[in-house]
Amino acid sequence: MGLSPREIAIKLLININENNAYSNIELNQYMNKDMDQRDENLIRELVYGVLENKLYIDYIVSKASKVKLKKIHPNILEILRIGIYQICFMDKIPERAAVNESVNLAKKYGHKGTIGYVNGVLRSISRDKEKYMNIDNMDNINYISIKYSHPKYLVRRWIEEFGLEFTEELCKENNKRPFLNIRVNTLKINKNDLQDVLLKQGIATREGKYADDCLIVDNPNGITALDEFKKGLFTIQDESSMLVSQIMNPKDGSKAIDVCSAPGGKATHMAQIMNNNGLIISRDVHNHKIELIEDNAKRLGINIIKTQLYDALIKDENLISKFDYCLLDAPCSGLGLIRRKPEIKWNRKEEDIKALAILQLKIIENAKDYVKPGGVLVYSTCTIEKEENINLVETFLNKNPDFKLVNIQDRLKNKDGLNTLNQGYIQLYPHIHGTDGFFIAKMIRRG
Ligand SMILES: C[S@@+](CC[C@H](N)C(=O)[O-])C[C@H]1O[C@@H](n2cnc3c(N)ncnc32)[C@H](O)[C@@H]1O
Repeated sequence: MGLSPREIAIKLLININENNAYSNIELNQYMNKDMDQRDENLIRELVYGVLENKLYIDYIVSKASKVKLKKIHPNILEILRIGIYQICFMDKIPERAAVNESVNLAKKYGHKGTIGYVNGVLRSISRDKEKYMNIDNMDNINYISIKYSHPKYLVRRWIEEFGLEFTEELCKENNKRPFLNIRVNTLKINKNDLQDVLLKQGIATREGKYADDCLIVDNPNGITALDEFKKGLFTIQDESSMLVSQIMNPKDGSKAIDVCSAPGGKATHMAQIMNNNGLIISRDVHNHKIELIEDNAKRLGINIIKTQLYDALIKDENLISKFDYCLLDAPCSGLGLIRRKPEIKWNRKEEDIKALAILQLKIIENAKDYVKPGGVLVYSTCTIEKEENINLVETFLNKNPDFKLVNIQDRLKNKDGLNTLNQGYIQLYPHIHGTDGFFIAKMIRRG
């Protein structure tokens, strides 16, 4: 007999929490087209629910358990976590069933002592949920950290940077599940026609708020299995990420380079905007990811992308001043993507931010030299950390007076919540813009 949905959820959680695996990759590996939709939904709900609320759940465990959190065996801890998630955060599952299912799992994955232990902890919580869920006497940082399950260092940084109310709203939003966004491949179909085609397949979509090529999908089940996806009529991309190429706006027939390109979301969008005419050099340092760019370009019917395995930390003297456009979509802390990949909260460390900013500065110092006089340099990240974003751009501009930020007002029809467009950059936040957290700056090299 195959594994039950709860067992699968536990296996996935152990791999994500113990081995730093990525939630979306792990989930996709376990899901197959024969799986019952309700089982798939339950697995997703349990995995994402536990990752989103892990700190709060562990706080509840520590109140109810005599055994210290660190001493609980990983299998048993995950059994408790999914049990508590069902009891305290879901209303679809009867509490008694949640306890019994967890005890059954403890029978399979624990020993006699742990069966009684799991039963005892979960029954106590179920009897007095309010008591166990109450967050006792805490200062703002600790309270927000537990209530919205974000590491303390992030809450502290964000309160210092953005204030208390902003931080609480941001953390709350980070625990909500975002809608899937797709990008219309305008080389093959227009937006309205794609909406009609998808609706015939039972998939309703609506337009994005900011990105011209964005559609928001309410119920994306099975969308990548559709022929329309295989034929390249659309691709999966967040609206914020689509704004990068929209803001860059590369001209038909021009020459562009994307120095950190895999899996090619923005490079293929650039190609779309260029009408598949010109040249885009797409580079990445990881060999296995180069293939992803090639697969995406092929599926989308794009043939102006030339991939190259290349480390952006090494300056390529052969490419100096060769390009009209250069994109640096930098490796970053990814803290704008917590809604999609909640494990980022647990895998990212505060010291990473500084280290990444050093790396980003090194890469932009190389990338800038590939831009022709009069050409465009776009810098983007999927984080909300100033150190990796506007502060980094300002440091770069101070060292490189031949570059300046350019007004990007004309690149977005909807300017809601975007008051830095005339200064040449935008910073998006999930709770304000409804997109991933993202930063985009557009600079030109003086002619
Ligand atoms: C934010 S992702 C790029 C996403 C891509 N632009 C897209 O839209 O699909 C950053 C990429 O940088 C690559 N990378 C990291 N360090 C690099 C380096 N030193 N040189 C080149 N690529 C690098 C990573 O492999 C990753 O694919």
